Amino acid sequence: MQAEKEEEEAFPEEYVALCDFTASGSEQLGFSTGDKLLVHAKPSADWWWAELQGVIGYVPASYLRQDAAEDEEDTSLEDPWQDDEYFGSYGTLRLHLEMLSDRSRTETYRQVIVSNSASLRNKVVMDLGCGTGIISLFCAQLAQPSVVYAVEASSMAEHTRQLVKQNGCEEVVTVLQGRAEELELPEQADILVSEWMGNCLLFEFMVESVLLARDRWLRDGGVMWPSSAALTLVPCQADSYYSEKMAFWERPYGLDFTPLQPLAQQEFFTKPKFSHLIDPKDCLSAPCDVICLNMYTVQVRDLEEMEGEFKFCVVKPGVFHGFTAWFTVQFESLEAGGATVELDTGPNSDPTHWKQTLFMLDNPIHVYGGDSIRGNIVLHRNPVWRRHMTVTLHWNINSSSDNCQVGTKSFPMWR
Ligand SMILES: N=C(N)NC/C=C/[C@H]1O[C@@H](n2cnc3c(N)ncnc32)[C@H](O)[C@@H]1O
Repeated sequence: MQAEKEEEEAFPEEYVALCDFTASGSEQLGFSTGDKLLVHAKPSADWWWAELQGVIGYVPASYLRQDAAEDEEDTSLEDPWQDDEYFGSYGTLRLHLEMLSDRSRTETYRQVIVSNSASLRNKVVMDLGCGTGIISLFCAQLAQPSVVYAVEASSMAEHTRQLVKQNGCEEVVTVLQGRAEELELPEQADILVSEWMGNCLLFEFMVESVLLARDRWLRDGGVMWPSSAALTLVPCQADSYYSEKMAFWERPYGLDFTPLQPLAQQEFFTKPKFSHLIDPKDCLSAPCDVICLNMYTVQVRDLEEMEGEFKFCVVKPGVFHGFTAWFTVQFESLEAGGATVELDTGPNSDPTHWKQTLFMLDNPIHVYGGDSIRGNIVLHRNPVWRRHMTVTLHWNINSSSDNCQVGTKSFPMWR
C-alpha cells in the first residue's frame, strides 16, 4: 500500500514533448514539439496517460522527456536559446567561411560602407555579431569612424582580435566578447550594423538581440543597418523536387512503390526545404512582400507572431507545387536623400548562401493564367525553442476552370 501511495504522490509529472505527435484514435492525445504535458499514469512502458490543456489521452512515452524542472543537472540541455550549440557552431570557421564566401552578401555590406564613408567620419559604430570582423574591418579600412565596437559572443572573438591587429585596425576597432544584449558598451553608438538575417529572414531569431541592443545602445537619431527588411513570397512550380521525392515511388525498376508516398510526404514535405534555388521561370506569378520590418520601430514582442496577406495572379498555366520565400534588406544612406543600398536574396539576384526556402504542398494543384491565389502567411515563434518558428500558410485558389480550392499547411522550422 505504501509504495502505491508514494507512486500516487509522484503524479502528475511534467514532461516536454520532443517532437510533434498526431493522435490516431479518439483515446490518443496529439501534441506539438515543446508542449508541456502532465503525465497522470504510466500503465505501460510505451503508452502513458497524460493531459494537455485540459484534454486527456494516451501519448507515446518515447516522444517525451522529463521536464528540466524535475532534473536540475539537465537544465543546460534545456536552454531555450540553445546558446551552447548556437555559439559553438560560430566558434568554428565553417559558417564564417560560408558567409565570407557569399560575395553578394559581403560585397553589399562593403558597398554600404563605401557609399557612406564620408558620413562615417568620427562616428561610433556597433557591429553586432561581427564574426571574423569583416564589417568592422571594412569600416576601419574604407572610412574613418572614431571607433567600431565589434561584438561577438562566440570563441571566434579572440581570433577576430588577432585579425584586427593583423590588418592594422586596432586603433579603431575594439573587439568585445559577449552577448550584445548583456555586455556593457563604453558609449552609445551612432550606427548599429549587423548581419543577423536567417533563413526566411527570421530563423535563429538573432534579430531579437539586434532590437535589444538598439533599445539599449543606439543613441536617439542613430542609424540601423539594415534599416528595413522584407519577407517575399511567390507561388511556384517545383517539378524536379516533386519528381525526385514523390513521383519516384510510382515505378522504380518497374515496381509499384506508391504505398511509400505518404511516408515520403511526411519525410520530405513536412518541413521547409532550405537552400532551394528556384528558377525564375518556376514562379507562377509576380512575388509579393508579405512581411515588412521597420528596424527602428519593430518590437521584440512583435516577433512572437508575424502575419502577412498575399494575393497572387497566376500569369501562366502550370503546377502549383508550393510557395518559395526569400528576403530583402535595405540600408538607408547616412546622408539625407542619399541612395539606399539593398541586398536581395531572391531568384532575380546573384545567389547568396541563404538561397531561397521552398514550402511544398501535400498535393500539387493545376493552375491557369488568370487564376488568383489569395491567403496569408503566419510566422509563429516557438514558445519553448526561441530560435525556431512555425510557418503556416492559408490559400484560396479562385479558378475560372474549376471551383475554388482552399488549403492550409504548417511547417515547423525546425521544432
Ligand atoms: N546571419 C545569421 N543568421 N548569422 C550570422 C551572424 C552570426 C554571428 O553573430 C554572432 N552572434 C549572434 N547573436 C549574437 C549576440 N546576441 N551577441 C553577440 N554575437 C552574436 C554569432 O556568434 C555569429 O558569429
